[in-house]
Amino acid sequence: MKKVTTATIRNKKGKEKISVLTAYDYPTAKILDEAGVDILLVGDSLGMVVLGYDSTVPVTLSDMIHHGKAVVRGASRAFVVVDMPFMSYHISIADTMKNAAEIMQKTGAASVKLEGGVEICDTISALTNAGIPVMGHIGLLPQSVNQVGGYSIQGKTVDAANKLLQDAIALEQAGAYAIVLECIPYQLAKAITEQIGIPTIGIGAGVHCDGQVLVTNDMLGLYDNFTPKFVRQYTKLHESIKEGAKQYIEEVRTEAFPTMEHSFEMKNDVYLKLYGGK
Ligand SMILES: Nc1nc(=O)c2c([nH]1)NC[C@@H]1CN(c3ccc(C(=O)N[C@@H](CCC(=O)O)C(=O)O)cc3)CN21
Ligand SMILES: CC(C)C(=O)C(=O)O
Ligand SMILES: [Mg+2]
Repeated sequence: MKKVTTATIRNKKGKEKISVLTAYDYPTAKILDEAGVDILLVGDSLGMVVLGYDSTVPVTLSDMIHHGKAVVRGASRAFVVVDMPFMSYHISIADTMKNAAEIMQKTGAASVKLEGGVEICDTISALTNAGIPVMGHIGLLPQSVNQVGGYSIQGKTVDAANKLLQDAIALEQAGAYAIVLECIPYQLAKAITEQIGIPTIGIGAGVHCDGQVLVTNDMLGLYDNFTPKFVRQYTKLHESIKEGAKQYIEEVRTEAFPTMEHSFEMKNDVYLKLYGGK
């Protein structure tokens, strides 16, 4: 099967919607790749849905690389994007380049994603000039939760909406090949989508974006600490896992498992020599 590239992604704008899901491990990446998803995002949501932190702030560069490697091994067709974690692209451009290089070289991913608008455009230009494809991310920025004070919808005022449009335009100019729009009114997402030349990938940003992304664990019903309004649950894995585990526990207790079918039998002559007299 043909591999997804930044060109494939750019060319879908205005033609075909782009599907994006998060992945943090090999088996999930393999299943989602087989299902035909365009992009696998190794999101720093990892920290919340897999590592049990209450925000994405504690996630480190080595966490992202560790999980990024596993996802790349499971992806044969999908385009793999790795989130640059908290503070890994703010100290200096030189430091950012080193961190992005480490992600690209150690994981084999095709791209990185950075949260922010106009204020990080110099950084994004440096990365794209060095041959690293960058996905932008504006609107709700979870890495700024301590500054913003929670996860709430962005771009609600005239000024905030104008700022987000300027951010999107600046990101395109800086060389980003796509932009995630997180938690903004659908009318604003539509306006941004119409006014830039690169695809927008929405999460809580309505149907007019060029593509959609969801946290896989939310979409499969595997994370229930909170469920944002923008999530649709396609299965309830939480329940089927618990049901399977309960059955196993019960069958271990009652000796209904394992049966002979799951057991290995010794040759009869060996058995007799060993235990025949007893
Ligand atoms: N499991 C999970 N899913 C996500 O989508 C996600 C993460 N984790 N971690 C990183 C960020 C944080 N995100 C979040 C988290 C909570 C809300 C939330 O509860 N939002 C309210 C809206 C509040 C308002 O009206 O302003 C909601 O009801 O959807 C939204 C996005 C999105 N990302
Ligand atoms: C929700 C997506 C866009 C993300 O950044 C993440 O999963 O970390
Ligand atoms: Mg993220």
